[in-house]
Amino acid sequence: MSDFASLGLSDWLIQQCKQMGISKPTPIQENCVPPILEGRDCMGCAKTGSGKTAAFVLPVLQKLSEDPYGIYCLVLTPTRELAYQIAEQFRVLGKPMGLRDCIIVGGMDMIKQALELSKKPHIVVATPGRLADHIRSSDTFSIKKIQFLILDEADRLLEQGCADFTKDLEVILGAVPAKRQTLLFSATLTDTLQELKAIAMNQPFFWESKSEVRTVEELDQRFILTPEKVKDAYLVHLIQKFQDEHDDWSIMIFTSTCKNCQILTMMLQKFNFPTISLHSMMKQKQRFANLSMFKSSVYKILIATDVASRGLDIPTVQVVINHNTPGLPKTYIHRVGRTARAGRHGVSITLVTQYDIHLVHSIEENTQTKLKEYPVEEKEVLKILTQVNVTRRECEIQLESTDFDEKKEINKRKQIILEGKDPDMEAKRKAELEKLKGKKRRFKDKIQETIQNKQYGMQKKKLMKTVQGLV
Ligand SMILES: Nc1ncnc2c1ncn2[C@@H]1O[C@H](COP(=O)(O)OP(=O)(O)OP(=O)(O)O)[C@@H](O)[C@H]1O
Repeated sequence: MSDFASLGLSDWLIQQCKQMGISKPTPIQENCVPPILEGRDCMGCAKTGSGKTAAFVLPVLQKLSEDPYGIYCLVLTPTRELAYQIAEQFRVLGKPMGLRDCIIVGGMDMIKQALELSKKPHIVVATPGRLADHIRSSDTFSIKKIQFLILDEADRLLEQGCADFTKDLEVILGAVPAKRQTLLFSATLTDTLQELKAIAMNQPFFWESKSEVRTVEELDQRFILTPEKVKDAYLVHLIQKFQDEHDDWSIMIFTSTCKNCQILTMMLQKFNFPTISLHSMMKQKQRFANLSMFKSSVYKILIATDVASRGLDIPTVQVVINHNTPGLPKTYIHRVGRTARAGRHGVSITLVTQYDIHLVHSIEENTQTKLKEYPVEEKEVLKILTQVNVTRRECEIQLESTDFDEKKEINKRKQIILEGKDPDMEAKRKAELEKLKGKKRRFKDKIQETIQNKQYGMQKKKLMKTVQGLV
């Protein structure tokens, strides 16, 4: 394995790495830093926790220190928390050169951000939505001269999921220069390779870690088969066990919806577990505060939706529990990748109902790993089942008495407004669509009924003829 000096990095950067406890490059750094320094576009795909961030931060800082100006580099990333984490790496490694960065994410003061952008920071780290808003609404800054465009978690940025970034990306790509270096990184690049190649036009250098297995060796991957109604009892039992058996422990729990995230948090708090949550229905300041309290071990359990499944680097996390089996292997890879990072050991436990077994098979096939059953004393789980389910019901009732669902509705309306549509018109359009669908369904049912009646009529006639023939 080579050292950082042989990759072409300056002494001051190598010293800075040492201060962070980084002395030898990881394979992705070893393979991607030199071509980036040569000026090539780069697509890097390596397992979770393998140092992809430094693989782009280091060469950018090297080049920036040779010819510093602002705005030199734009980094796009799918979540706000990740933007802060990336900016922090730039800030720490770039301290000796007086690096100035700026973070542009939703949920924070837009005017403050516009002011910071106008001061020409060296590095801008942004989520696509908010940056596109700035580009649309302001001419006090320009990204026309950037040298580097970086898409971290690049496949997620191009995915058309619930948070669809494609329109915002179009705006951003229209504002950056064609002559630039484009760097794309993720642990799961290969699924969207063709789309990504179109963004990195400059015959990109592509590097992928060789291993067939897509999760890290140090991760012990387990599952528990459970009926839906017993899931929460298993969860409480698992946490109790970890708390009893370990002095220093930290768990991330993933669930599919904001509401369930909230209910589970309330429920675990009622059992006196030091629990906190992170989901998109929380105010941004609360999201940051909760994450920071979890990182500093004030709270030992973080319950989150997939807003926290990518990129977050919290070395203390020893266990990841999937309260629901992820529908996509990719989501599974990122979720369980929150533990066993940078050579550490970790455990992941996925709660699987009888309806999710096919999902486990597809995860196993995709990751080339077999999940092993996690041994649990079922008697112990059954002992707490009623108490857990009663507590959950109490929390559900408590949440219903708050304005949680109402807030969700308001958030939906806000989103529609941000998309430039009228929420009332949208609601009307949806209702009309439903009506039309209902009409179509009734029409289909009627046809079906007529066909059946006809068939029945023909059968009846045939039967009568046979009977008459017999008489
Ligand atoms: N060369 C290195 N030696 C030791 N530790 C390193 C090295 N490079 C990075 N690290 C550390 O490894 C951890 C994981 O790095 P990073 O967050 O960049 O992973 P990643 O590959 O981006 O993971 P993910 O796919 O989950 O986003 C960080 O704490 C980082 O400081």
